Amino acid sequence: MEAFQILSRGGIKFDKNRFGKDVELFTGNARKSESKKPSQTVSQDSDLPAELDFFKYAQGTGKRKASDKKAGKLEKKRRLNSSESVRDSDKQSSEDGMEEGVEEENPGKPPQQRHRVTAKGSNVPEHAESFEEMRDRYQLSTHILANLSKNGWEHPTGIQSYGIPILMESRDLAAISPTGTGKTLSYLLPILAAMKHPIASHDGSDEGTGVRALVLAPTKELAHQIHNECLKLAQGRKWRMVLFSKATANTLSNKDVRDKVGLSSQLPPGPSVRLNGFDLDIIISTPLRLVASLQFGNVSLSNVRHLILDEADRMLDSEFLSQVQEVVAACTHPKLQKAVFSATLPANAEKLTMDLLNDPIRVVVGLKDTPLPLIAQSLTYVADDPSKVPSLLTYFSQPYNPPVVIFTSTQPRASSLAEELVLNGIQNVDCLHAGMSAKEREDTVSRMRGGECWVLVSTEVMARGMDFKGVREVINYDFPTSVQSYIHRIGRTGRAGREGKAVTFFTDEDAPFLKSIANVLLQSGSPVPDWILKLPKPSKMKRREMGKAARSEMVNPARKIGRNDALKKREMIAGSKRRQAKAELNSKTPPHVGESSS
Ligand SMILES: Nc1ncnc2c1ncn2[C@@H]1O[C@H](COP(=O)(O)OP(=O)(O)OP(=O)(O)O)[C@@H](O)[C@H]1O
Repeated sequence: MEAFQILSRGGIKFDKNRFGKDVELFTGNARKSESKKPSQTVSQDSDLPAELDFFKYAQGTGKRKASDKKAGKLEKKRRLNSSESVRDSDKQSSEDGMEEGVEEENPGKPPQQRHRVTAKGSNVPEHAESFEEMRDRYQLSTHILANLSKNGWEHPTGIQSYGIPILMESRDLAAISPTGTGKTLSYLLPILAAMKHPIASHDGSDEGTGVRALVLAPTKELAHQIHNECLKLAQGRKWRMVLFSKATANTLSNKDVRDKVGLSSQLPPGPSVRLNGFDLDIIISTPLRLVASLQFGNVSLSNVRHLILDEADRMLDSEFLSQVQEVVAACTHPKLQKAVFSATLPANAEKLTMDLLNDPIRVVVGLKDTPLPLIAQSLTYVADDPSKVPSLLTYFSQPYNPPVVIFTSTQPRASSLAEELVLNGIQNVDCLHAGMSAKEREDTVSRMRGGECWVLVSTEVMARGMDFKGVREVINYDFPTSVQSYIHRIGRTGRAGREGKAVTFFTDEDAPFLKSIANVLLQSGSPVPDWILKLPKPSKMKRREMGKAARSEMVNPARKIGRNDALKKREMIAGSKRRQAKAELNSKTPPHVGESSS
């Protein structure tokens, strides 16, 4: 266990009664209680023409006015260029891939706030304004509708309005929609709806045997979260949905256990049954775990009809590409439908995506590779690495809004920073990185969901997909390694229509890359100081070095000296105790026979 955890757990106890309101933020009840409050009327800036009101998405953010004229100009330019047609009007106008399209009217409350949506491809299915419209059009079952409502998913978000009909009409889809806009439901709902009945109750006609749908995600935590969303949507029916963990893989590799747990026992007998090892409705997995089982022949994907790559650009990067390709190659069903989802899709990933999909439709919500204006972003100069700890402590000495997520560049730095914060009296600090055991990672996630963690220090492992609804602030302690990493990191706040705040520390070494991040701020409506705008843009080559400045493993090297001394002292004390115990033991040992006692 990490040292800071021991300190942190033993220290401050979180009083859930006293901080009931804060707990609500984590548990998702906040929205319910918020909605009971009288609605606030936010006065619009009367000087600002509606078409230039860049912040209209962010209701209740009257304070974030278009103080940055450049942002206004950029928006004006975009709107002037914007064509009147929704579909086939998609022009990529810059390196960052600005999209053109129409803006849907904003029906009001989050998260149904609508953003510009463009859909490009052949015969794009009509989008649906409501879940009821989808029900009528695609005969969605009443239990799915009931579960939507039970979970507070009353109105589809932009990506759901467009993405669900496309998937329901059996088309391949590349969906690019900002963080926290409900992409998960956009693919889970059509999968369940298309499968109609759990495999356990099928009549043996067309369903085949084996796994029927597969969702791939880059981290265990995200796979777990998707599985949970799936359970919510599937509530009340016996869908066989498996989170493909190490334990599950082991279980499913054992035929006796498989039969014992009844994975195929409810299926009608006959030659078409049990051909593929096991029969499941949906598997949610990381690529590595699944590929291992594929290679051992413990799982067959030949019956998969729906294949989803979540966080597509990450899944198609060099770390995962060959594994993903292996999985795709194993999905041999002729009716296979493929869809990819992400908040970002840089050009190289887009090319791979389009090669992977068959006659795809490409849907972009908002501006490609641009966060929502709901997140107030800022850049903070901190000179050099050693100055970051004091800067962060100063930050925490001011009023702040927990929960806060802090991103560091490496696992040792995440642990070290968490420890540093605890030693400096910051309350309820936790740490999450891939070097921790599965149990420790799970515990941290559940403390975060339970409202026990106020400050979570993490690495890139937390940057994508993780949905902790109440996160109010994100701090990039170490500069992100790419524009995409920046967008996903800050996307841990400002989710499902809520507002958020993102602060990025930059040192002298990070300065050459500042312009790339500043462009993101500008494009999404956050103010950027003039001097940053005047900086040169880094070349493509140079951008590869972004965020990769050499940094020490310990965020406070001075602590290392003290720490080493403490460890040495502890070792000396332990050694002395061992020697003392040994001496005592020797003195109590009776003398050997024949030995003189005098
Ligand atoms: N129609 C809806 N109405 C209300 N809340 C919704 C709706 N759809 C999804 N949500 C909620 O919005 C939150 C964000 O959804 P989700 O995690 O799917 O976002 P995402 O777009 O996949 O984000 P990321 O890019 O970070 O992975 C979740 O808590 C989810 O339950």
